[in-house]
Amino acid sequence: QTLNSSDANVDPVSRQLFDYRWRKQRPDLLTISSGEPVYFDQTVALNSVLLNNRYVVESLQHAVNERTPDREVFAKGTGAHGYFEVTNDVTKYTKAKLFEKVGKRSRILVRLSVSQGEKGTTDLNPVAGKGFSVRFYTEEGNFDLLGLNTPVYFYKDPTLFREFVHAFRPNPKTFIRDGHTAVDFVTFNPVSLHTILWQLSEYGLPRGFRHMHGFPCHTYELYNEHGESYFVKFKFIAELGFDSFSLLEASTITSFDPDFFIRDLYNSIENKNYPAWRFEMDVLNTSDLRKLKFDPFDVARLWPNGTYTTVEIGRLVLNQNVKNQFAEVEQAAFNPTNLVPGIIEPPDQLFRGRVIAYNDAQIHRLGINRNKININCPMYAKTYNRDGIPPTLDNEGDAVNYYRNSFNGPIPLLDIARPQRQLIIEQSSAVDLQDCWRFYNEVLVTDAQKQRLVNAVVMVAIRVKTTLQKKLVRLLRQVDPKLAARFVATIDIFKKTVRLPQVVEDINRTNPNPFSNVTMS
Ligand code: HEM
Repeated sequence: QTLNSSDANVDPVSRQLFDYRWRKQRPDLLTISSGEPVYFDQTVALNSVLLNNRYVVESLQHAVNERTPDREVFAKGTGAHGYFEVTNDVTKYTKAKLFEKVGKRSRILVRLSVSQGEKGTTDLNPVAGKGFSVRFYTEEGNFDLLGLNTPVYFYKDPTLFREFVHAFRPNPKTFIRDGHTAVDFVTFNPVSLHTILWQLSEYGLPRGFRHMHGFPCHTYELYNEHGESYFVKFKFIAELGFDSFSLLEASTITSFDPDFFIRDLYNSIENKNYPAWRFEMDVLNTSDLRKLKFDPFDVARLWPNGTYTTVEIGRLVLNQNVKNQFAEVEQAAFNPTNLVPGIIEPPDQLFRGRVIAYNDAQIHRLGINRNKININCPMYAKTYNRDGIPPTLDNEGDAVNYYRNSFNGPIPLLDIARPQRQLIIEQSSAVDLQDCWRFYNEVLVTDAQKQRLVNAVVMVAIRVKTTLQKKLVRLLRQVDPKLAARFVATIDIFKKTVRLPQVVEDINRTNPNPFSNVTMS
């Protein structure tokens, strides 16, 4: 009774309903969805003719129909509203109106998520990548950038999407996540090792979403008013700086708050500690492109230092929590093909795969009119699409419904600056493990960082049969014999000191943590 919105001991997440009650002052009249008031005696179904009770019938019908398909990947996440402000003049690179002048602000929606696992999974799984989706609502349509928490992606051939997703999902018979399939996938597809090393290192486990950087990974083409092109990789750099949880912290926090990242983001926004990111791009110009000795469109590899310049664009600030997760986050359809004039889709094969996948996935999840759901509505849209499963909004009213026509229906944009040629690139399937070596030796600097990475690899591989472990060792040896030796030494220690329970009788009641005898950073 006494708990209200000013209760200092309760965090904003836990106070949310009390804040609502405080704002509301008194209840509204309850109705069924058609608007008819609910009579007091309808709220109890006992001793009545059930089918005449529209309130009970509707409640049952609605409850059994309220689930929609989850996202195929990145199912768990949260979102927040905010703004993007241009802090540097980038009109030399792009004519996008979003960036037209310093100081210009645009509304944004950001969704931060966990790549693997179902909606109820923990935010702190050290094996799962994190998602970083940003939507800019612009006068030229929605511009969406979907990124990861690491600057590289697992593979560059879209054929691997299904195989990767399946290999990291629970076993179809046991419904248990199985290290065998994960290790098997990596040894057959060494291209994925670079990103997997990033993900299993401290860089894969940020200290909450506010401390996480975001990397859309692909190389986009920008063009300016004069039709001059540049090739860029965007990135979002957390103003709080990157920081990570140790494996031990992660497992402890998971046991009492698997939603910790969501709580942290929500509370910090309510407490007005607004999370913010610097929006930047690494730039190559067209003449650089011709001289390069690496494939700048390869999402699985980094651009070598010294080959590009970094340009600041602006600042993203999240200053408003959503009111309703289903309406504003679950129904959000971030789509990498949502682009604006001045920004052209990346020419690599992975992106082309994404062009097909997101539309299909979102039609399945949200229906053909997904862009008419409030949260997806662009600032301006005029199409010749009509009808379909709601929402249809006004269904374009009395406007003419076919193109071309003599009735002043909407006409296309003539953009003379947009490059007319289509970039065709050749991508090699050869795997170069040089980046993995660089990651282990140059990105990870201290011994503790290297050991932490190897501990995480061992935790995935510990239950895996020796034959597959040996295959993994062979792959790690190709990267760096020192990495392989550290893996072998660590897994030996784990095998001697860890006894993983197979059935409840194996659990040591006085010391249930099987890893307590090994040092885990
Ligand atoms: C062939 C390659 C890929 C395929 C087929 C694919 C497919 C998908 C699908 C089907 C979804 C769910 C969409 C929805 O239901 O709304 C999704 C979500 C997502 N993907 Fe991809 N993806 C690919 C590559 C990538 C890459 C390269 C990145 C990042 C660099 C990425 C980042 C994300 C993120 C962050 C989400 C969550 C979006 C949200 O917050 O709603 N994906 N992906």
